[in-house]
Amino acid sequence: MVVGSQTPSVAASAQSGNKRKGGAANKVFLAGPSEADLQRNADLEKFLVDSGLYETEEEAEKRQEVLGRIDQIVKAWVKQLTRLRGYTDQMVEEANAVLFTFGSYRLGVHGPGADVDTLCVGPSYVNREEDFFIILHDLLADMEEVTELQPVPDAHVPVMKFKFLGISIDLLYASISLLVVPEELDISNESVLHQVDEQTVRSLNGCRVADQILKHVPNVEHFRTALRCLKFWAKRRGVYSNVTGFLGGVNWALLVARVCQLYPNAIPSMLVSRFFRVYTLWRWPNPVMLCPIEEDELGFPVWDPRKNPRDRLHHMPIITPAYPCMNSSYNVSISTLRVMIEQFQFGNKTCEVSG
Ligand SMILES: Nc1ncnc2c1ncn2[C@@H]1O[C@H](COP(=O)(O)OP(=O)(O)OP(=O)(O)O)[C@@H](O)[C@H]1O
Ligand SMILES: [Mg+2]
Repeated sequence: MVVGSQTPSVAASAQSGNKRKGGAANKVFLAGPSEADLQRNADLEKFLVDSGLYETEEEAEKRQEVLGRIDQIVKAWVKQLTRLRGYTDQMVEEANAVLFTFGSYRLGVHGPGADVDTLCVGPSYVNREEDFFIILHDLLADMEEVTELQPVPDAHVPVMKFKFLGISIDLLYASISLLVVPEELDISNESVLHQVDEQTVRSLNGCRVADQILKHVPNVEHFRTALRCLKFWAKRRGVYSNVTGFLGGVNWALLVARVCQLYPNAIPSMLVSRFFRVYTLWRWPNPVMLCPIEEDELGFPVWDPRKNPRDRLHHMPIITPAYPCMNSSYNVSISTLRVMIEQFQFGNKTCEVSG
């Protein structure tokens, strides 16, 4: 397909997403479940459990315990740095770091053995380059609970990967422009983005996006079950992977969340079949969005094919719902899109046949 031929439709649909609701892709269906739907849903839920997609209570407790330990470690690390930098005793007393989770764990759709994506938010005087990637790194390296420690400072989103008591952790760091980080910090508030660089915005946005997804779906439990099912399906069909040009966890979450918005009273089995119908009919590159794209005086670049020629090259735009809104699926190519459409059609046929 000629790239230029996509421009008007992407631009027009981005605009229509901003300015008005309407058209088949935005129509909301209010129907609830029939008796047959309820039965299919019970079968679906049993199938997901039988397929081993849920972790045991023991494993869930272990993750909680590990997160509690990491929280203590980052708090002690910030306190120690505050003392070393010669701040007052009161500052040392108040010094704080806060740990947030995001990704599949935060969304409540992680399976046994999944990694936990975490973000540490620290004060303005604790930086990523040295304090996080050298001092905290060395502290972790000395702990016997920590194995496979692997810093990746040059990534698009810098991350420290490790296992803590066998649980895989991806730890990001964001230094915000406050001297003291309150324990109850509201990460959804745009004020956290004041005076931070783009790497920090990206680091903060995993959490901000997860929060927004959960806020934008009409029924979180139904969303979770449908998403678990569709992630399992995507893995089985070989279309689950960001790096190979297909879709990863956050992309599938956004696609499912949009279907939840279009069918607010549907239960998970209905959401799965509607998912295939909606995306079999979707006219890419029309973007999938949970909310309008907002501009802001902070001035970070947002996805806008009318302004940014690069955004016009995106074949399957799936837009993140937190400012600054970006396309989460820039890796998708014409050929991987074609494969996914075939899979959506296959899923749609299967659901139609089984009623
Ligand atoms: N392309 C992307 N655009 C925006 N955010 C992304 C992108 N890739 C990853 N992220 C952020 O990082 C988080 C963790 O990514 P990850 O690949 O671990 O997905 P996940 O949703 O946790 O699914 P999984 O069950 O595969 O771990 C995502 O939920 C998202 O917030
Ligand atoms: Mg993850």
